[in-house]
Amino acid sequence: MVSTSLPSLASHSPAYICPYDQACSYLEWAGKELKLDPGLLEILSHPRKVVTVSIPVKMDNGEIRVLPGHRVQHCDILGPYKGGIRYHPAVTLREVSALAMLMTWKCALLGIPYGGAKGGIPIDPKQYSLGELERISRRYISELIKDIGPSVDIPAPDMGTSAREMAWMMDTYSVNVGHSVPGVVTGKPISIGGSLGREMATGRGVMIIVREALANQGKSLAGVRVAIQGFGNVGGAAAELLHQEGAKIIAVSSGAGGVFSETGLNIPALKAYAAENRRSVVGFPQATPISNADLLTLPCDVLIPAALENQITEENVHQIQAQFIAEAANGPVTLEANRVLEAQGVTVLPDILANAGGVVVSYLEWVQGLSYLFWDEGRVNREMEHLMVNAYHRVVKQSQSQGVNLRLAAYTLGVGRVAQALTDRGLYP
Ligand SMILES: NC(=O)C1=CN([C@@H]2O[C@H](COP(=O)(O)OP(=O)(O)OC[C@H]3O[C@@H](n4cnc5c(N)ncnc54)[C@H](O)[C@@H]3O)[C@@H](O)[C@H]2O)C=CC1
Ligand SMILES: O=C(O)CCC(=O)C(=O)O
Repeated sequence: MVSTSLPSLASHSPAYICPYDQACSYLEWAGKELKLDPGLLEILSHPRKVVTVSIPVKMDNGEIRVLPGHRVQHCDILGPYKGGIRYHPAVTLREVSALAMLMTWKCALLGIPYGGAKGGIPIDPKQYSLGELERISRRYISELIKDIGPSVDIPAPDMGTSAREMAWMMDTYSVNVGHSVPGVVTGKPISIGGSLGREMATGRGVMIIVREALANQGKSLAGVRVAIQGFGNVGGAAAELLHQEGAKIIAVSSGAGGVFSETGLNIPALKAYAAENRRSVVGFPQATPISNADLLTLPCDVLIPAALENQITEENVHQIQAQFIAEAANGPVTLEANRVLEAQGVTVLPDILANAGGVVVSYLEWVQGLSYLFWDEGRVNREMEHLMVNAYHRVVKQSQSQGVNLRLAAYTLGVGRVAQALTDRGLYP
C-alpha cells in the first residue's frame, strides 16, 4: 500500500470513504499493471506541495471569521499545476489532495502540458453574501500569491465556484503583481480573456464521451434514457447538450433532491426554473419528486453522477440498473463498486476521461491568452472534441490490448506518461 503523510481521518465515522485513500488505491492498481518500481509509485502517491492558509474575513455583521483555504499541488512534471477551486462545506485537505492527484492523471491522459492541483475552502457559498464571497476569494488568492501564476499553478472553477470567483482572483493577483495577468486563472469571464465554450465545456465533453461509447456499441444518443445527479455547471450543461442530441433525460437532481419524468424532462424549462430558484430543481412542476439516492438506481441506459465523490459504493452498487456510467464528477464510483459494476457488465466511463472537457478548454483558453489570439466558439469546440475523441479511442485501444476495464486503461495511460516523464527528466531514480 502506498503511504501518505497527510493528516489522519480521526474525526470521520468508520463508514467514511477517504477520497485520498481511493486515489492512492487507483494509483497502486495502475502501478501494478504498469509494473512500476515501488519507489516511483511512492513519489507519485505524495503531493509535491500542500498549502493551507488562514483566511480572515469580515462578515457583513462585523464579525471576524477565520477560514482554512487549501491548495494542493500534486505534480508539475509535465507543466504548470492545473486544477479547480472548490467551495463546499465538506471540503477537506485529503479530498483536495485526491482531486489534485486526479488532475495529474487527467492532464497526462489528454496530452495537455499541465500537472495536477486542486484548491478548496470548506464553506457553503449559499450561506454567504456576495460581498463576503468576494472578500473570501480575494484573501484566499492573496495568501497564495507566491504559489500560483500563469507558468506555476493556474486555478479554475470547480464545485461552488464559477467565472465570477475567477474574475475576483485574477484581479487580486494582477493588483498584487502590478499588471494584468489573465493567464493566472482559466474559466474567467470573456470580458477579461476567458474563452468561448469554457462554461459548457465539461458537460460537452461528457456528452462527447457518452456519444462515442454508445457508438462503440452501435447505438446513438437519440432516445437513450439518461439520469443525471447534480444540475450545476457540469450536470446542467450535460443535460442540455444530451437533450439537444435527442437523449431523453428522465431525472436530474440538485443538493436537496431531484425530479423524474418517465417521458423525459423539458430541460430548457427546468434550466429556467433552476435559475429562478437558487439553482435547485426541487419543486419543478412538470415532474415527480425523487431523492438523490433513488435517482442513482433508476432503470436507465446512462447514469451521470455530476456532483460529489463516493456516490456509488458497495452499499448501493447492486441496485444500479444503468448500462453506462459516465463519471462527470470526480471520483463518484468507489474502487470496490467499480469492480462489482465491471462484473455486472456495466461500462464505467472514468472521470479522468469523461470530465476532461473542462480542463481541455481551460488549456485552450490559456493558449489563446498567451498567444493574444481569440478563437470563435466553433473552433474551441472542434479543438476540444478532437482531443476528447482521440483520448477516448486511445483508452479503448489500451483497454482492448491489455484486457482491462476503461478506468484501468485510462489510468495506465495517464500514470504511465507521468512516470515516463519523471524517468526521462532524470528525477528518478
Ligand atoms: N466545473 C468544472 O469545469 C468541472 C467540474 N468537475 C466535477 O464535476 C462535479 C460538479 O461540479 P460543478 O458542476 O462545477 O459544480 P456546481 O457547484 O456547479 O454544481 C454542483 C451540483 O451538485 C449538486 N449537489 C451538491 N451536493 C449534492 C449532493 N450531496 N447530492 C447531489 N447533488 C448535489 C448541486 O446542487 C449542484 O446542482 C464535481 O465533482 C467537480 O469536481 C469536473 C471537471 C470540471
Ligand atoms: O479547468 C481546469 O483547469 C480544471 C477543471 C477541474 O478542476 C477538473 O477537471 O476537475
